[in-house]
Amino acid sequence: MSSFLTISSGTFSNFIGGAFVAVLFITAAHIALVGITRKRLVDDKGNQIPHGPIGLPLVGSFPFLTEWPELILDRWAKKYGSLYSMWLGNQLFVIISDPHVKMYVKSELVFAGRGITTTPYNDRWKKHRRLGTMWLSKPAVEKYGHVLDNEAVVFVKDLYRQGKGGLLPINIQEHAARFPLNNMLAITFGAPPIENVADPFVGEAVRLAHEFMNTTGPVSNLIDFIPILQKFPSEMKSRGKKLQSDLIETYGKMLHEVDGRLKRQENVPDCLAKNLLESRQENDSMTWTWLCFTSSVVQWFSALIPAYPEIQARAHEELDRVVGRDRLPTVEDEKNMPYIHAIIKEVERCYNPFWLGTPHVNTQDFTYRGQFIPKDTVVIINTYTMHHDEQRYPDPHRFNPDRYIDDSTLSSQSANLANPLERDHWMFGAGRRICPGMWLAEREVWLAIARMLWAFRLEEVPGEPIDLKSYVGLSGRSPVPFRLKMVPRHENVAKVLGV
Ligand code: HEM
Repeated sequence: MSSFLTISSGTFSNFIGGAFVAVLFITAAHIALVGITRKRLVDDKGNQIPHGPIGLPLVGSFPFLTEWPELILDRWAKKYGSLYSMWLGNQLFVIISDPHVKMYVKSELVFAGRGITTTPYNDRWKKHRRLGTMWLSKPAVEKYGHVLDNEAVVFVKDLYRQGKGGLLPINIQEHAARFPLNNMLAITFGAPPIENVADPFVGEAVRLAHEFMNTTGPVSNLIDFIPILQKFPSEMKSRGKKLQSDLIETYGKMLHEVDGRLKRQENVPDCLAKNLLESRQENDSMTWTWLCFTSSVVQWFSALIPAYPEIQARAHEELDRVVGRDRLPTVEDEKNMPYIHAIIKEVERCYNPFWLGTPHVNTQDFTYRGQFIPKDTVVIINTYTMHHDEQRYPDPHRFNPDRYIDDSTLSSQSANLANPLERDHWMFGAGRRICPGMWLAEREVWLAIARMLWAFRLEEVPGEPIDLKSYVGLSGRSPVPFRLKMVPRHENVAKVLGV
């Protein structure tokens, strides 16, 4: 055997000795650091913070979370339990993986703060949330239902045209991005739709949304957690600045245009921007960065469904029975189509685009079942573990829409159930900062998926297997780009779509 692979007993004991000293040093440094820079870790009654991985000095557990963070957090949940802590730099995190979500929802006020991204829980946030809710609530969504309906028709029509009626493979990504983008432009700015998927604005909107998620995700950015690093130039800092100026350049400009038109007393369609400007609010409502999630759900559905011809066949049977072949399905049909409703819920459970939710921060000390969560702890709900809980979802890694067949609730209704443990899933988050766009998102997802299924059989392109494991995005996830064939199901498709 070659010598460099051999460790003699002397070398080995030196190695062990060195490692021991190193461990001692690291532990001492770590304890000192906790002592000097970190907060109180025990409450007045002696309750301690939840156990968890110790991590490395200075950086804590950050280096372990740079790839597949949901799998690492899941492993730790199995090791440390469903409420555990970890440090990223000098920031304490608590990870909730069910059933403690109950405390999170019940004590929601305490956990309503936002840590790293977006607006903290304060009066300004409350005003924005109220205004946002006016535009995103169920009744509001009903009012502009025709916009969503129309965009979902355009979406399916374009898929038909681009796929040349099933002859050519399609990359669905831009299509899936354009329809929620058009909805957002109409609702937020009263702007006309972008007609061509190849319009550079579509690509730029997707890039901005991804960049926002990649730079602000809970485990994206080490310098968030090591204050000293914030004093030096860094790639992340420059990315953050560029993102901010790009967002202002793209959407700020649109807001400016609405402002100009209002000042010139031109007719501006009723929209969120108009309301914000008229009520003299600054616009940091980030409706635009969320659009990519609707698109992600549609992309995950399209990526996985070709692998399940028997599930598609059942969905097609339901469509033929309930809707027939002479019209497209509408939102009113959803209640009569439990199987497609269940497929969507199961896609959302298995492929939640947002496994780690958005970090919350507790605004005061809180002790739960003998575990202390000091003020300013970042709290994350670990939906990967929650969505793969054997007890709630037997055989959790299997894609099985039947597990939802008797659940007729919309996810936005399910999110409001008195007992959070009865919820279908946690894709829209939990508590006071739960996604206010869920009514809108659900309707978009339903229209897109039900209509795709009505019009096409989705098939893999021979020789191009679709990768369902990898993904792009650090915080918001979409499948890696893929192509698929969308074969029209019957002769009426072209006629009904008018293509
Ligand atoms: C399938 C699509 C969507 C998913 C999976 C999704 C998911 C989420 C999640 C997990 C959160 C964090 C909730 C929490 O902190 O507990 C959130 C917040 C938010 N979402 Fe959505 N969302 C989607 C679509 C939308 C849409 C279409 C809009 C608006 C047009 C929207 C607007 C927002 C806003 C403004 C927040 C921040 C709320 C706050 O900070 O208080 N979302 N979303």
